[in-house]
Amino acid sequence: MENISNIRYGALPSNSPYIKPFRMRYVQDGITKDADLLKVHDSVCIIIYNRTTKKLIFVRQFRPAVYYAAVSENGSETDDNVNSTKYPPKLAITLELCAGIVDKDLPLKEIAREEILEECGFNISSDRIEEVMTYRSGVDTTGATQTMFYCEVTDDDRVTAGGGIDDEIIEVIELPMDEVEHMVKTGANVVSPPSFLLGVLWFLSNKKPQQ
Ligand SMILES: O=c1ccn([C@@H]2O[C@H](COP(=O)(O)OP(=O)(O)O[C@H]3O[C@H](CO)[C@@H](O)[C@H](O)[C@H]3O)[C@@H](O)[C@H]2O)c(=O)[nH]1
Repeated sequence: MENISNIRYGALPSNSPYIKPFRMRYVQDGITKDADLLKVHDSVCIIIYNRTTKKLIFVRQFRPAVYYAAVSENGSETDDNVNSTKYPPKLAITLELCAGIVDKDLPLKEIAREEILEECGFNISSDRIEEVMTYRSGVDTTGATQTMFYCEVTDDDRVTAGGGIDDEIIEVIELPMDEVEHMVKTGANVVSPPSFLLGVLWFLSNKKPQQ
């Protein structure tokens, strides 16, 4: 996963299947304003609790956006062929909830079910998946919707090792309660999106098993 090389930056092609940038002009209280926006896919994410191991299940993956941000904090953002000894790829290996974009005309719960199987290797029916909440995953440039789900699995539900489809490289990781609690304490610094933190806090408030 950390074997990253030959980094190059380029302009976004206009036919990107993932991102479409555009400008919205509007008048508010008589003042004309511009907003530079991105059209992106909505998404789902899933908090997964393994009842057999009593651990939460997450995914780890290399995120180019996080790598770019980590490198550019040091002022080298436009350099091609980034020095991967100076900026090790592990700076951008994130810890996230299992998640996926809504790029198919299927019920959101079914998309969640597919992601649980593809990324984490558990084959469960969608009636075992509970809808938690829907929110705006971004409010500045995208306004996209993300729907969070919750499910419980056991080791008996595992049919593959997970890891994603096509050329995805995803590591599945199980963490015990004390470790995830640590990640949402004051002063925590995690390489994770807000959905991870929200999901962990929701789990601890609503589903944390009694010792
Ligand atoms: O510019 C891009 C963007 C995406 N992909 C691929 O598209 C697929 C999308 O994967 P998917 O698992 O559906 O989504 P994620 O990239 O994992 O993103 C999810 O997880 C994020 C963090 O948990 C959330 O912020 C997102 O909204 C949510 O869709 C992957 O194969 C990506 O490699 C590309 O190849 N190029």
